[in-house]
Amino acid sequence: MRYLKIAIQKSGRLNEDSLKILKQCGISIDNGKDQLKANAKNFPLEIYYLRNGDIPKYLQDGVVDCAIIGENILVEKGKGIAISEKLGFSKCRVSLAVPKSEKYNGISDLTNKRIATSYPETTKNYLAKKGIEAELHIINGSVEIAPNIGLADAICDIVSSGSTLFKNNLKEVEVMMKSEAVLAISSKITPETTAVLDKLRFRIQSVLRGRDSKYVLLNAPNEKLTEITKILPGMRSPTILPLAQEGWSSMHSVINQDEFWDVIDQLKEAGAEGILVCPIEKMVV
Ligand SMILES: Nc1ncnc2c1ncn2[C@@H]1O[C@H](COP(=O)(O)OP(=O)(O)OP(=O)(O)O)[C@@H](O)[C@H]1O
Ligand SMILES: O=P(O)(O)OC[C@H]1O[C@H](OP(=O)(O)OP(=O)(O)O)[C@H](O)[C@@H]1O
Ligand SMILES: [Mg+2]
Repeated sequence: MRYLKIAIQKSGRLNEDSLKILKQCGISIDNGKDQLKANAKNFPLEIYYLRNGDIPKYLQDGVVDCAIIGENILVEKGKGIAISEKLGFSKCRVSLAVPKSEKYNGISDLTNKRIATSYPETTKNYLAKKGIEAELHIINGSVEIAPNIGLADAICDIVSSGSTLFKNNLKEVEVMMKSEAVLAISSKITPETTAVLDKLRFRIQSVLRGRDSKYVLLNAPNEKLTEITKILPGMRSPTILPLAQEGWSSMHSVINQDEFWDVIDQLKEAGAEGILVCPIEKMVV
């Protein structure tokens, strides 16, 4: 069987969660400290530890077959690279911000202004789409400081909690894109290696589905079961087992995390009791 080559960030915000999701996929990695390449012990996978910003080039050149990377970096420098799964961590936005004290009436206020950013392509494309001309100052980090030191009138950078903007007296005025970690695929991947990739994707999808769902157990009087089944349809249909107490049953089902509290309220109203909610490690369909 062929080996699948995957790039993950060597150190930084994506590293820990990237390793975690591989582990949740049952993949254990032979990891020496400061190693730039490692092999999985129980899956045909080679892991390359790289800088996030360098990963798009490795994917385009086919040096690696796939990667866990921020969507924002793919938009910035990853033309033609496909996204296979959104992984639900490292969620952030790439936004334009101006000093808090400035009035902002719309994007046209940025005409001919100086904008500091580490994301020149994303910024340029966004401004072009809006028909705005501005001067870009490309810097690699600490972008939020630029307006305070007179280097720029506005900035474009990553925003998550907003605390870096707040500390630097800036306000977010335009969200250019939303981003999260994704599994990205090289267009140079061979059909043989794609077969290994499909196995990894299957495992990742099972982990993600499990993460988004909860296992629910409840007790209900038998005459309420039809109504409760409509609220909790489950994967195919719920499991119903008789309780030792006559006239009562236990129902087991799966529920989506997003609708969790709404469903629990409906279940209580419909007569469910003793509701237990448990995490699901993996969900294979
Ligand atoms: N504050 C944040 N909150 C959530 N996600 C973030 C945040 N900052 C960055 N990210 C996401 O994590 C990715 C990696 O960010 P990080 O700062 O660790 O690396 P980097 O400096 O961009 O890259 P390199 O590995 O090349 O040094 C970003 O591309 C973005 O997708
Ligand atoms: O909205 P917040 O939650 O404050 O997050 C946003 C900050 O996080 C990132 O910086 P990071 O800490 O990764 O530092 P870096 O510039 O050295 O990469 C980003 O560049 C912002 O500065
Ligand atoms: Mg950063």
